[in-house]
Amino acid sequence: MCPETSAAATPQPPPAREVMSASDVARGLRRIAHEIVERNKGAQDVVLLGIPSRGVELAQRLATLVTEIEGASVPVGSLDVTMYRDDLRDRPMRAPQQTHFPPSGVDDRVVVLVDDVLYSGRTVRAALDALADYGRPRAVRLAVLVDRGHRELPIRADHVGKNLPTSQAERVTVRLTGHDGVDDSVTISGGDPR
Ligand SMILES: O=P(O)(O)OC[C@H]1O[C@H](OP(=O)(O)OP(=O)(O)O)[C@H](O)[C@@H]1O
Ligand SMILES: O=c1cc[nH]c(=O)[nH]1
Repeated sequence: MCPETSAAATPQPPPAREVMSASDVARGLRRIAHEIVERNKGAQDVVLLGIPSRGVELAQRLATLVTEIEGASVPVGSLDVTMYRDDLRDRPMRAPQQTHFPPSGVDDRVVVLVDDVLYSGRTVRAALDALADYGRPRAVRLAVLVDRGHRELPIRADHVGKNLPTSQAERVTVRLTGHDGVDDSVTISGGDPR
């Protein structure tokens, strides 16, 4: 059989489709920034901690937006969760990334963890364990650009850019200007072959 014929006969997964454009991402982040300010009646005591990798850029962008809204700067940092994961055995080995805390620390602060995608909840579970090793925040909240469902743990986000119904066979891909060097986007790929 020639290659063209056999490829045509094999069911192919649907092509990737964009579900958030750059302006959708910008709008989602702006809304989350306003929600953070409203929920805290300002930004005093708020610390934003991004989960690597793309959560770090999102936390920095949210900090800029909250600063614009409030007129006062918001501490921002990053929290690596690699060594706190409960699925290290099932994932390709990855080097730990940077944990960086702002000088304010996290004790008695309202820490907002920031990530790009919320899926099983295992990354956030690991982040809560990691955070407990550094201090005792007054409250911990969660902001995500995309909640794609399929939680395996009792974890929910306080601030969501977009709720995205997905099948578990699909993959959500977030691209960010700073991290990836391309326009912001969220796409879904995979799923049941056609
Ligand atoms: O809720 P979960 O099932 O834990 O999935 C969500 C996490 O998975 C992705 O990270 P990934 O480990 O793929 O690394 P990345 O941040 O470098 O993309 C994503 O960025 C979230 O951090
Ligand atoms: O970034 C992620 C994380 C989990 N699942 C996805 O589809 N994308």
